[in-house]
Amino acid sequence: MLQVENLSKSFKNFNLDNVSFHLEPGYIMGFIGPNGAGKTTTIKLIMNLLKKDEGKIKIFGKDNVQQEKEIKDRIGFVYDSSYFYEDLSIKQMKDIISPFYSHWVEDTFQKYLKRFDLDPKQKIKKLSKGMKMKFSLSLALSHQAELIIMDEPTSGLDPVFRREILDILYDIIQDENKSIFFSTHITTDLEKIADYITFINKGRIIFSKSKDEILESFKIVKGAPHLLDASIRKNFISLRETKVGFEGLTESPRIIQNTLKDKVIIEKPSLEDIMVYMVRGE
Ligand SMILES: Nc1ncnc2c1ncn2[C@@H]1O[C@H](COP(=O)(O)OP(=O)(O)OP(=O)(O)O)[C@@H](O)[C@H]1O
Repeated sequence: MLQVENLSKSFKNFNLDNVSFHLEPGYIMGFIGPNGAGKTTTIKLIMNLLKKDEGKIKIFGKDNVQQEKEIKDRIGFVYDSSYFYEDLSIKQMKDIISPFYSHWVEDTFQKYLKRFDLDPKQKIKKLSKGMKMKFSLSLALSHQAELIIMDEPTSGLDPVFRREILDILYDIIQDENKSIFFSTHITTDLEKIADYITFINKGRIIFSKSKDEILESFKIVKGAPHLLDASIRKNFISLRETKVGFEGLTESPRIIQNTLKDKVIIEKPSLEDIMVYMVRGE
């Protein structure tokens, strides 16, 4: 579906450095990382909205630059900022966008407008942030796209609507030939629906793995401060220490447990724990 290989892009103060990952049909991949990590830059490069310095991007097995038009016909794209003409109504904007797609399904679009409670006569400038996102999603989901790519689609949305979007995304990938790639800061959304997580920090991929593998391989260890000698310390990715105890993320829980036995508590981390500790560890 999507294959990114050794992708690099340099700005004055930022380098996207040798980014590689891939997404198979039928899966949802979440793209996470702190502010300024390079998520939007990567998505813009995938969508050929930015020119790469080096690397290869293949979508449906085709080159994303040379076969851009054909590829984009099959992608549903949701971008984090509005790219609509603000003075037009929802219907007028849709009338401009829909002819670009060879598989536009008007019934599906109308169904989403109803489901999202959007009035086709409403001017775009009068839509709230959440309503604009709903309109964007309606467009992205109405042309039988095989790959949905979204940059922070759930940011600024209330929990009820966020859950509705997650349900819609989950329905979409029941068709095993479709995939979804989206960036987000809301890691709990990913815990609910993502199959794979790609984590980027400072322009480099830290990991791109299945969610289950990630949640299995990392552990949070808690214990009293005096337990932390140099040989134990080196097993942690990063540590939070106070006078009364420590808490740290490790990929080697067995080594720690074999040494410290029941003097420590070992817990499953959340994706947010993993992200925060890994960024601190860097
Ligand atoms: N056109 C540009 N020219 C120069 N620098 C840029 C440009 N676009 C992005 N950058 C820089 O690249 C870095 C990565 O930005 P990017 O928007 O990809 O991060 P992000 O992971 O999407 O962040 P956020 O989570 O805050 O949206 C930032 O330091 C940003 O200032």
